[in-house]
Amino acid sequence: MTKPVWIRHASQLATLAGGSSSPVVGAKMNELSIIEDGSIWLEDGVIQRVGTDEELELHYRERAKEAQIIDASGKLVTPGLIDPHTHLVHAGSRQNEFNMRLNGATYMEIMNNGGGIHSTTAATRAATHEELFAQSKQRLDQFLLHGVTTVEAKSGYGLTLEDELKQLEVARQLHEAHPIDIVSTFMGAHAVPREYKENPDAFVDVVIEEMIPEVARRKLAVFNDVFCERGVFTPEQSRRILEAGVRHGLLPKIHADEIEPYEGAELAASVGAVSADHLLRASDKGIEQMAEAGVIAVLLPGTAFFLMAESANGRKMIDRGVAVAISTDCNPGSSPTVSLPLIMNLGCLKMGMTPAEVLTAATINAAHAIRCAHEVGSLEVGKKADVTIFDVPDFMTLQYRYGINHVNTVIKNGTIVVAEGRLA
Ligand SMILES: N=CN[C@@H](CCC(=O)O)C(=O)O
Ligand SMILES: [Zn+2]
Repeated sequence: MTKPVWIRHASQLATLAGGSSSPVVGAKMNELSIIEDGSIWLEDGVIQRVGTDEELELHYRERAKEAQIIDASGKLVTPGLIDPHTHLVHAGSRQNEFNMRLNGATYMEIMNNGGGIHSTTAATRAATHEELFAQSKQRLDQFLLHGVTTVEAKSGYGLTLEDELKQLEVARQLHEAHPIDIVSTFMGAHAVPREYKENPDAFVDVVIEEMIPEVARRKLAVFNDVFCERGVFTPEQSRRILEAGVRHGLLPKIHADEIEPYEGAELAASVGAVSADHLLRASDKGIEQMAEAGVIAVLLPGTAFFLMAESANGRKMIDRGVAVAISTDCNPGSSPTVSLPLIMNLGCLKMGMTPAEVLTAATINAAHAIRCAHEVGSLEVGKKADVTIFDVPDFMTLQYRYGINHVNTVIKNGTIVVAEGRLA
């Protein structure tokens, strides 16, 4: 039995309370429900009580000796961060393509010439379970060191039934073996594999008729995602794939309007997607339809930064009533990072979001984007005891002192997994 953990005297305890039943929109994204001189008691893997230190002192004085006490004076305490869009499980690395892009090649040119997603697919197909597990686990450890306690992970570098299952099985094994919780997404429609280059519709049929049913039957994923982009999957193909997923119980997500405007946001609204992700080139009409349909925008400013493109307009989306979440998009091509705090910095600097909005986007709204808000994303009684403690006095300083890993302590399911910035 792990001891209870009592975090005391937080200079700010940002609870994000009150947003569990539906995603947080509009001005409410600025409300963090902060408790000053905050205190929280974690026991049996669950949050037992949250309040001022004075309140908890009254309640737990007698039991103080049993607990591991963390003095959070001068520190910011938040829910464990949640990354709702990653390509965590993959093999290999693409620094050569980064260099090509710096010399003028575009992301799509590299992909169309057999690189990009195709090169990671080749590496992932060639990797054993054990190799994929080991490489992905290293990334998970780094996520934890950056304060992240839940991660969504997509397949999509297998592009055959067998190799897609391999990625999803590794994600499941990592979920069981690692402190971070993983929520899996099937993304067989990440690229048209080279062997189907002349007949992409035949590959769409394989995704619909063979892959989706098997992934669903083996309960290897919660979501079904598609890269809807000119030269990858058309809106019509994407719709077929997403609707097929729904018929098998997989909830739709979509990579939309990343490189070119392609009515991806509109498609997301029309199929009732849980989220539409990227949206760098989303139309005003699409944004409006997403707000009406309650589709969450998962914004990935690190990808725009790394591709040297203009970021999505997070400010406009929030002002028009879209619920916004934020993510690293961790992948070897367009965003090889695990630093969700840096991505939050970019949310402020490149998407016009406030420090409070990016914290909402990386906690409770991120939880909604992966349908986990009933158990994580805020510090409320009964939720999982997932907590991150930053070595800054307040949420504004977390954004102001940018590009630094301020994580001091991470607690996952009530257990201290990072202490003094190192894996415990
Ligand atoms: N855009 C599509 N997929 C990934 C990138 C994948 C890759 O380049 O390997 C993304 O979300 O950015
Ligand atoms: Zn992605």
